[in-house]
Amino acid sequence: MTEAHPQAYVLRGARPYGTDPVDVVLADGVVAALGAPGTVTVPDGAREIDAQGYVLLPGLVDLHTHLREPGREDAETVFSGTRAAAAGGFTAVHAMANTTPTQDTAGVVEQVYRLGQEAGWVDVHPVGAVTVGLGGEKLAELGAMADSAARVRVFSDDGKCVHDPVLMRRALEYVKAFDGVVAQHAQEPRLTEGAQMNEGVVSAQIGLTGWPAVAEESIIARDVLLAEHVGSRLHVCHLSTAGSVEIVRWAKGRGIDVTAEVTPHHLVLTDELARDYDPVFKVNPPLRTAADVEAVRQGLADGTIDIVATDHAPHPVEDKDCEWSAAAFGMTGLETALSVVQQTMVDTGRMTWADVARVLSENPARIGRIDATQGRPVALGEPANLTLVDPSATRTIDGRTQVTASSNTPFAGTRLPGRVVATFLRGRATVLDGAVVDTAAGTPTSLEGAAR
Ligand SMILES: NC(=O)N[C@@H](CC(=O)O)C(=O)O
Ligand SMILES: [Zn+2]
Ligand SMILES: [Zn+2]
Repeated sequence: MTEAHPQAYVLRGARPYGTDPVDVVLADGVVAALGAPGTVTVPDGAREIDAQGYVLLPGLVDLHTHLREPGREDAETVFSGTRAAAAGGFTAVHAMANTTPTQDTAGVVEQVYRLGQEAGWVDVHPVGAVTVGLGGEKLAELGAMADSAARVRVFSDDGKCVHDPVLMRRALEYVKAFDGVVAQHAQEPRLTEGAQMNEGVVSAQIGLTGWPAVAEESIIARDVLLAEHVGSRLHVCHLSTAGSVEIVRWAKGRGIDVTAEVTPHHLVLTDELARDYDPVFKVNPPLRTAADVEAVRQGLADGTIDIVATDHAPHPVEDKDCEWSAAAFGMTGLETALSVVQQTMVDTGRMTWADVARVLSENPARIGRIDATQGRPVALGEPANLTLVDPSATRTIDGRTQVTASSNTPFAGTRLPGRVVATFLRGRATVLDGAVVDTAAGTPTSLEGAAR
């Protein structure tokens, strides 16, 4: 997207990574000046933003978002989902492949890529499916997707596990040619048939079929060994158990090229929440125990877990507001992720804001191989992909007033710390004063069919 006369901004007194206050000038899409308060040269007509007390971070990057278009535009569209992403402080998202049709060809990934560009809220990087139709039987056109205009580097059958070890091996071998990565949804299908929630004390007490930790851990163990065997890059989606953290820690110690993600919800919510049978808490992998929550926090703090990824999984009311066993798996997350990370990791003293930049921006950008433009340092001359956060604000979450088209947030009615005040995509404000800037989209004609 090009703008003839992009607005320049000066952020007064912003604290990069939570450090000492500086003035930051954004002009021509880059950080044009940065220095002690009152010392920078401000271009004529620059808009002043009082950023005192606010933390300035590189724009957040999500490696795991479900945008639902094509196919389930009743849950979310590329437009609504990326607008929600901007509201949450993101400047780039990776759009998962479990759409209808599946993102398993160059044509479909290019369609999603273009819808992202037209919407203009964040950079959209489509994830390519590993197997045709997520069927788990035949490799998709990985090379064609990599060579397409969408330049796909992340491949995943997310929602389904690539269960066949031979196919997984071939996929790992194939993506090496273009420095791609296979992102595995680690769920042993036979061990999770009919599973509704975590297998444990709570599932036994309330009578729901359990999803045992070993169903996740056995796939991760197999896949790190496969990645070692073929010398390829593996990424573990939404790791959720203490045992999974241990396996990844072991694999990294052995030099295996594996990265892992945890979701915000697995950093704070437990299977105790299933006791009321409210399907808003039904998710894949399931919410685990308090001991697992502690283990994933520890793993994130010590670098075993590389990133926080939202697994934003919007669903329409009719798919969630039903009895537990009939409800869809998944919860929204783009607009609460940063707040949950602040609450669980920063406000508890386990991580600094520089660490937050690492797990929510720098590392996901590197894993997705978009680090030439995203997840960059907050520094002179760098692309102005930035997020300004008020860490002292608190807000009560309300699913009905969120920007996403769906309302299945597990944090409805709870108070969370932190608020995204502004988001900048290449120097253009997509969020200002805590609200999305609706001129962010491209020309009106480019919004055809996207404003649902
Ligand atoms: N996380 C979920 O519970 N659901 C995701 C699929 C997935 O991430 O496995 C979805 O697409 O709805
Ligand atoms: Zn998944
Ligand atoms: Zn997912």
